[in-house]
Amino acid sequence: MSDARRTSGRAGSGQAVIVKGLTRRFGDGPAVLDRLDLAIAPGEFVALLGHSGSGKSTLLRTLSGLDPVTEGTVARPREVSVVFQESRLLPWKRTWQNVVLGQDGADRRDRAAEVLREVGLGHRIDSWPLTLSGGEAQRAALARALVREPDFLLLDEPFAALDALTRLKMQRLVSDLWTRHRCAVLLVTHDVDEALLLADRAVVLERGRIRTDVPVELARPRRHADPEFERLRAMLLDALGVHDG
Ligand SMILES: Nc1ncnc2c1ncn2[C@@H]1O[C@H](COP(=O)(O)OP(=O)(O)OP(=O)(O)O)[C@@H](O)[C@H]1O
Repeated sequence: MSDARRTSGRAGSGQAVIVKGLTRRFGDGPAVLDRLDLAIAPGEFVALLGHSGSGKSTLLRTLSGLDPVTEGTVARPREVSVVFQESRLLPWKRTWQNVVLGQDGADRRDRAAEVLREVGLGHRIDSWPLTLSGGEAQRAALARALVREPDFLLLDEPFAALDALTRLKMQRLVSDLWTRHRCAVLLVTHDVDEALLLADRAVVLERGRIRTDVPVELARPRRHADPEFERLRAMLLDALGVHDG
C-alpha cells in the first residue's frame, strides 16, 4: 500500500486539530488506525488511553507529521511540538543548547534560560544532559517543546519511565504549564488517574478506532476523592476492559 494519498493542512472550523477518516497501514498489514475521526479545540487537553498495540503512538506520530497517512486527512496547526518517553537530548550539547536547537537569534540563550526556569531547571542551563536525572531530562524536553510556543503539544507517555513521586511532580508541572500556555494537548498515557488529573477529555482507542470519548468535567485542581472522579475512573477502566476490585 502506498502512502501517496497523504493529505494534511491547517484546521478550520474553530478547531486546532481535525482528523477525518484516518487510516494507517504498515505495508500490506491490517489497519492500525481505522477510519478514525477526532477533533481537538484550541487549548483543549485530551488524554489518549488504550491497550498496548491499540495504535496510540501511531496516531501521535501521524498527528505530529512524523508518520504519513495511508488514507484520510489530518489538519493541524503550524507549530506542533512533541515530547517522548525518553528526553532525546543530544549529549554533546549543553542543556540550554538542546532547548533552542535549530533556532536562530542572538537571544537564544536567554530564551532557553527563561523556559528552563519555568520548568524548574534554571540552575542547570549549562549542564550536560548526561548529568541530569530522569525527571530533569524530561523537564528539559518539555522546555524544548515549549520554547517553540506550540499551538499543539503532543506528549507520548512522557512520565512512563519516571518513579511515582517524580511522575506526580511532573503531572503538576504539566498542569501549571498548560494553564499558562493554553495550547491544545494530546497526552498518550496508560494511566487512567493521570488522564483524569490532567485532561478535559479522555479518549479510549481500541484496535485503531475510538471506543470511548468522554468529557472530564472536574474542577481543577483535581482530587481523587471527588465522586465524579471515581465514576469516570470506573467508566474508563470498564472501557479498557479492566475491572477494578
Ligand atoms: N513501523 C511499524 N511497522 C509495522 N507495524 C507497526 C509499526 N509501528 C507500529 N506497528 C504496529 O501497529 C500497532 C499499533 O502500534 P502502536 O505503537 O501505535 O500502539 P500503542 O497503542 O502505542 O502501543 P504501546 O502502548 O505498547 O506503545 C501494533 O500492532 C504495532 O505492532
